[in-house]
Amino acid sequence: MSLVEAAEKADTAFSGIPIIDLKDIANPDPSVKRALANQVRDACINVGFLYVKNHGIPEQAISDALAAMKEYFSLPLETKMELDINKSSNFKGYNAVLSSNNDPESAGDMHEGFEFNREPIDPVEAANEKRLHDGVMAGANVWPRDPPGFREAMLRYYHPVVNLGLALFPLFALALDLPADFFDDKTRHCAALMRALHYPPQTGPVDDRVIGIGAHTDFECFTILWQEPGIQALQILNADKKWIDAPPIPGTLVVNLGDQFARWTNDVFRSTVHRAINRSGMRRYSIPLFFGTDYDVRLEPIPSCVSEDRPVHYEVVTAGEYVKERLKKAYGH
Ligand SMILES: O=C(O)CCC(=O)C(=O)O
Ligand SMILES: [Fe+2]
Repeated sequence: MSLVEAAEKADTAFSGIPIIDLKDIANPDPSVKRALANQVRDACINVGFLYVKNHGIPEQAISDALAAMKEYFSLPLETKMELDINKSSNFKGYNAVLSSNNDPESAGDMHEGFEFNREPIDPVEAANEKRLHDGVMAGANVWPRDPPGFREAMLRYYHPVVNLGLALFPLFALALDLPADFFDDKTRHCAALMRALHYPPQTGPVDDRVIGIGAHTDFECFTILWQEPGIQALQILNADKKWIDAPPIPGTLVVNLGDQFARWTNDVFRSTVHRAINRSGMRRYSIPLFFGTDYDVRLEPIPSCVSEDRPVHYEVVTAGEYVKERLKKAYGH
């Protein structure tokens, strides 16, 4: 079945999210790769969300990042505000509770976060890296002095997840009937923004206008999300306008598609609306890492996703211009 036909027949009134086992991701056998790519394709066309297990991210890296985040977010607000994202060039640093708004219908997002882009762990290498290719999105990361080791803990989680993301691009390419290396020359300086997020518990009367993160789609190609075990908060919207829970499943990460992939694929791959509400009574932490193509790449529709009955849905823009516009809207400047 062609991609366009598969998209026309998609079952988007899903009631659950598929779990895909990545144990064979590096298996060179073409039939094994094809079978895995087919599972990914079904998930991307029907749901736009999937869980991955056997993802290879060390548990220690996750628990160290979580411990560092807990310490960081417990600092006084004025200390965190020294790195206010609104003072930074290009959206690096701290965003306070209610300072971002992902859903224009909402009053603001009930979470705080810390945002950074790709950077080598080695401080000397990091200082020498200029990321000149980032164009409109250029700008160095900023890091807090406290807690000591925050930068290292976050980057020690970040780099294995970036490697996982780079291993997923060929799988998405195969799922789109493209050569496995289709994204290689488009992800050489791969944009990979990470956000460390803290959702304070929300108690009291339910105000649907104030939730952890308002209904939105992600901007980039795909997101790899770690969510704190044991706390249900994330929900995704199906075609019947029903919110489906996406609970944390031990040993898995969530992968969801974003709007850059919707643009590449002319909406054959779904960028599914989602939100998070923390009514657990406890603090909740999560870490999304957003993968886009290099910022200078033009988001052109893949020919096999366009037909006479499915004309091009989007005008072509560069990835950097697109992300910057979306970030400006989310942060209101
Ligand atoms: O915290 C979560 O579970 C979701 C976060 C999210 O959707 C985002 O940051 O785009
Ligand atoms: Fe999101």
